Amino acid sequence: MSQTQRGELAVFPDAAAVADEAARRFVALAQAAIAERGRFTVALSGGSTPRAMHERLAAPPLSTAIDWERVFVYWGDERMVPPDDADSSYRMARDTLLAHVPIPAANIVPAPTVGGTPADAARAYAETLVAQFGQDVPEFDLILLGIGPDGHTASLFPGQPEPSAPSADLVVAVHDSPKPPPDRISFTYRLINAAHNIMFVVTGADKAEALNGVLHGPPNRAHLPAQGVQPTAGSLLWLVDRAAAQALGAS
Ligand SMILES: O=C1O[C@H](COP(=O)(O)O)[C@@H](O)[C@H](O)[C@H]1O
Repeated sequence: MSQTQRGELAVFPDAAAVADEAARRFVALAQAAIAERGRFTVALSGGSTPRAMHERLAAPPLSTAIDWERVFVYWGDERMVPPDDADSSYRMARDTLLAHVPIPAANIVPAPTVGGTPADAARAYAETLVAQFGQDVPEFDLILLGIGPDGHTASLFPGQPEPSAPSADLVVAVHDSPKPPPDRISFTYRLINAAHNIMFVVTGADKAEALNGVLHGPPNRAHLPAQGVQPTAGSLLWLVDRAAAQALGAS
């Protein structure tokens, strides 16, 4: 484990070892939050990287180490597609994790992606979060994030307009995403950075250059949006495999 200017970094031999560690930490954070606050609130990420962690959480011994009745699941970003669409992050999490554990349906809170615009969905999801957390800026116990080869995180992409400061926006509409599908919603930095724990899970050589830029490059979050993740008071941890770490310190 080493400290970088943008959080703690742990490098593992391969993607399987990263998934093992991410799942182990998920369980530990869930147990601690439930012991301290009676519930565990987590925002999942999309894409393909989280699948392996989900699969570990979905099976014993980890699946039985969590009191799922007290777990509340949200998404840090979502694509504006129906929940059964192959691009839905909700669907991926349902199929790989949520359908296999005894979590009450009411504790699963996907973004409303059907029947409105991305702006409608962003507004409605933000209102739901504020109401359910009872906080103006909800403080998640854990927000899971990935990065793309372009340095995007959640659905905050390079060159996309940020919500205008000092906007109260917690969730934003995203149009023309460079990665399909084009319409999405995303947590903002304001919401992400309020979390108690933020955990990036990054694997694969295609992420190596972006990872190095995010961790060691000059500050430029318009160019590398993952740099904007800087928790106000919480912890920030990067779990990465050797392939993704291969360019660290190279420039
Ligand atoms: O589009 C997205 O991409 C990133 C990275 O996805 P991956 O497939 O490379 O793991 C993901 O973190 C984000 O939630 C997702 O919407």
